Amino acid sequence: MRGQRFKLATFCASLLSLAPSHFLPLKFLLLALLAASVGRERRIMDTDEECSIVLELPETDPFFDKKKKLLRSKGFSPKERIYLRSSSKPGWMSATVEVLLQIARIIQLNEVELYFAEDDVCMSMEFYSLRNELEALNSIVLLIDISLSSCSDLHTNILQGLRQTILDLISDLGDKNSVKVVVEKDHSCNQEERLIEWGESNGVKTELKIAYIEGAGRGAIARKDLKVGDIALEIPVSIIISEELIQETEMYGVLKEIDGISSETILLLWSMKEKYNSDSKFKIYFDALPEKFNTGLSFSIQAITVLDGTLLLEEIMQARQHLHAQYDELFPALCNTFPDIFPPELYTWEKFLWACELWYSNSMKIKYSDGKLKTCLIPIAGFLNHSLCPHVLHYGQVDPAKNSLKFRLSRPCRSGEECCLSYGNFSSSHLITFYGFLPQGDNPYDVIPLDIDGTDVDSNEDIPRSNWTSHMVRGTWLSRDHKIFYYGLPSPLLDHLRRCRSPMLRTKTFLQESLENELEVLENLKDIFDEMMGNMGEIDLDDRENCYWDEKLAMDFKNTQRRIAHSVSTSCLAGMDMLKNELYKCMAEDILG
Ligand SMILES: C[S@@+](CC[C@H](N)C(=O)[O-])C[C@H]1O[C@@H](n2cnc3c(N)ncnc32)[C@H](O)[C@@H]1O
Repeated sequence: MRGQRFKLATFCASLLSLAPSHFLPLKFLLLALLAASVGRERRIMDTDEECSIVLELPETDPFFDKKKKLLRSKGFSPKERIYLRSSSKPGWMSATVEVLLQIARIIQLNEVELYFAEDDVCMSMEFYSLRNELEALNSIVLLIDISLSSCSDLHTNILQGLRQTILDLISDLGDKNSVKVVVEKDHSCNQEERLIEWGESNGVKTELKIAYIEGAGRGAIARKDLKVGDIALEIPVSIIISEELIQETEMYGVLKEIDGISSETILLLWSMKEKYNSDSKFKIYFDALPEKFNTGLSFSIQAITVLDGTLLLEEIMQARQHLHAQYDELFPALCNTFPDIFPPELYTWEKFLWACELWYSNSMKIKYSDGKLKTCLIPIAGFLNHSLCPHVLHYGQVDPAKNSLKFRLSRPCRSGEECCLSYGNFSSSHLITFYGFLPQGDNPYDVIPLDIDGTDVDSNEDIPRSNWTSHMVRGTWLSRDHKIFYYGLPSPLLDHLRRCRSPMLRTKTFLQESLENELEVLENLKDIFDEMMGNMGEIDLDDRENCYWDEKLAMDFKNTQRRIAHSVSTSCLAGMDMLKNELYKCMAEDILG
């Protein structure tokens, strides 16, 4: 089962981590990989006719070995120099872009994407996720920009042409995948506008305005067309709510004496009181916060009952128990001992839960100029909603030159379009528990973790080991390879199950023993998912419209889980049919001699 994380969640702490790049001066050849499209022009030239871009998988990457293996399977090494040379041959640009992208995609894979990527080894065209595609394209733009800043005039045109091609790809990706949102015009945004005015008077720069978005509360809308690299929002550190702000307070003096108390908990307790402080510097911010956060943490018993048979039920129950235990440790003791600092009426369980939901759904982890990572509340930035195809990928690092946090666009945002972030690569269960919504579109991180022993068994030396210690599935509609031995299911899982059943068997062959082993693996997997669907029961979606928000969300979640389980079961069944056919052929050959 998946490990539960109940520390204050990051709203999104993704920090820019791009492969180190070097612009290498000229004089080199076209990479052999490009030779096919640009002609066999592998002459060594001592002229200024070529320039190159280096894509490198950093050795510090936590998945270095796995990514290196994947790169090698596609004919690349962890450090690849791609030579760029203007050519009149048609197709040189698209061939160059394809090679750059193949490598950049692998470098930018995250753990879940990598787990599911292994079954696509033989595919030449890859697409791992919208996030990955945007990261990969943006990392190439960054490398080109570095090259442009130091290249000779001769290469400016080539690099600019390449840059434009990549920007066009980013734009197309956004156009194809952005979700149409409906702005609710009848809501007044006076409070939000006051907050923006206050922010601007304190140094905030914004190209966004706030509006109500159907199904998502407030959201930030672009005031004008914004392009890749533009700063949609800039927040000075002086208006960010973080640990430092409260260190001089009386409350801090009391709380820091409590053994093991985290700075996040101290901040949370401070925010419970500050919300009611009419002299607070952040009064306008607190006034603009919702009175109620509808996250999984405040699901009713009815909604929790709907979740029966899913892991989310357990996740929510455990999270609530954890918070209750934390509350009981501190209250009423603090109110009794320091009633002036902790007035009992401000420190009720309901108000504590409100503050937990605020911090879970609105805080961001920010890296300050001194390298410290701090959980913060960021006025105005807290209006930005989450998307699977976000406009802003990286926003977690303070710019030391300006002492501000910049929300730079990784894809264009047109005037009137909602500008979104990525809160992180979260499953639906995490998004429901801590944020209270299900994103629109196919969430590639929506996995069902499997409670199987992940440790590798001793097996035939020749059989490749995948080295994954935990396993999962996701909707098999997201996979492209449904052929025999793949079935749209993750290869690390299949390999593990094959080895568990028959450690010494040479797998993925058309020999009878291997096919029989394969059939048993799929039968077992199908049984697990059929049982899972049975445990979840049927959902009557006709009732949905008359239900409360939490019951609707619970039903929608269960529906997505059933869809995933159903897709796995169906893929197993299709695989079993393929295997039975092959077994018949095997047996017929045996009989016919
Ligand atoms: C940081 S706040 C964003 C602003 C928020 N919409 C508001 O009105 O204050 C995060 C919350 O916004 C909502 N939200 C964010 N992204 C969403 C999405 N894609 N769909 C629906 N709700 C979303 C969820 O309620 C989430 O807990």
